[in-house]
Amino acid sequence: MSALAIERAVAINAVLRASKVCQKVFQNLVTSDTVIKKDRSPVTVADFSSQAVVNRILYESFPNDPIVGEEESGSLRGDSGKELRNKVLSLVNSVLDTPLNDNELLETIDRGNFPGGSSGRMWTLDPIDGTMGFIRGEQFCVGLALIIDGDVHLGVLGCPNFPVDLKAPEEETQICLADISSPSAASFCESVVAAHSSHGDAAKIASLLGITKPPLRMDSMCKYCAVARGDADIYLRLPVSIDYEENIWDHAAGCILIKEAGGVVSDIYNKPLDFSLGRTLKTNKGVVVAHSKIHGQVIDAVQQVILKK
Ligand SMILES: Nc1ncnc2c1ncn2[C@@H]1O[C@H](COP(=O)(O)O)[C@@H](OP(=O)(O)O)[C@H]1O
Ligand SMILES: [Mg+2]
Ligand SMILES: [Mg+2]
Ligand SMILES: [Mg+2]
Repeated sequence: MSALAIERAVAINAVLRASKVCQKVFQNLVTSDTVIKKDRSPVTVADFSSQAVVNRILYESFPNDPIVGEEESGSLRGDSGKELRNKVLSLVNSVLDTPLNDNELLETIDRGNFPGGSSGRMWTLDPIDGTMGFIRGEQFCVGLALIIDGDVHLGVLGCPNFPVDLKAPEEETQICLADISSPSAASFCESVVAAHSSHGDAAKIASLLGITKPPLRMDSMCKYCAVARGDADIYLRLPVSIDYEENIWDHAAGCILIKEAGGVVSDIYNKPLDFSLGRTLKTNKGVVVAHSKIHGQVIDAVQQVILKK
């Protein structure tokens, strides 16, 4: 058996079940299913349920592996959290083999509180990446990655709204980046949400590179998937504020997908993303993804635009 075969199978099963929960929630999503977090970003019953399902399935196979997960159980606790908690509990128990009780649910979600770091094995989970896309009925994904001694070794992305190749919907296929030798022929993708990545800077970079195709705007790590399978050639995530630190769960699974499909992932300074420093990529700024043949030229254009400011 190849290395990490069991981890891969468990991770795929966990992400598949969590993706099913997300789809189920979306079909019946009501306003009260969403709460606003301290950083003013939204979180829904599906985010909590997805985190509980993945954390529980990981725990059943790897009880000693810590998890760096995005969500925590605060708003599901006590009387004020009862309505949300009950919804999450019934969703979670609809896909788990062994049902959880209230306390187990809260503990399971909070198994995601690991601080991260440079040694040993840990999983990182984004139970829904692109929550804003999920609420709009557009792209989102469940992202799970295994990090060992600071390096990403395995990544699984469940993208329920991402169209598959209709010719082979159920088969496992090897994906690879589109071959490209000149950036001017490229298409690039970026966040839908301009507060997550500067659309203005991206337009200037595209113009410097001679790109004429309009940007492909998409929520979540589906952008990594789009580049990895050749739907787009470049992914730009350009900082909008100097103090924002990217979260490891927003990039780990996407990053290994690109590398395994033959692409390059760096930050705007051409530094590799460093997953060994805790819950965030503290020493990186932004993200630049492209085929190795054009990545250097893209970085030059990014630096001309961003460093000039
Ligand atoms: N100021 C900011 N700059 C960059 N990313 C941000 C941001 N504020 C929030 N995010 C992250 O952007 C992610 C979504 O990325 P995208 O815009 O590519 O869909 C969010 O993930 P969640 O949706 O999991 O909270 C969140 O972690
Ligand atoms: Mg979030
Ligand atoms: Mg995210
Ligand atoms: Mg999320």
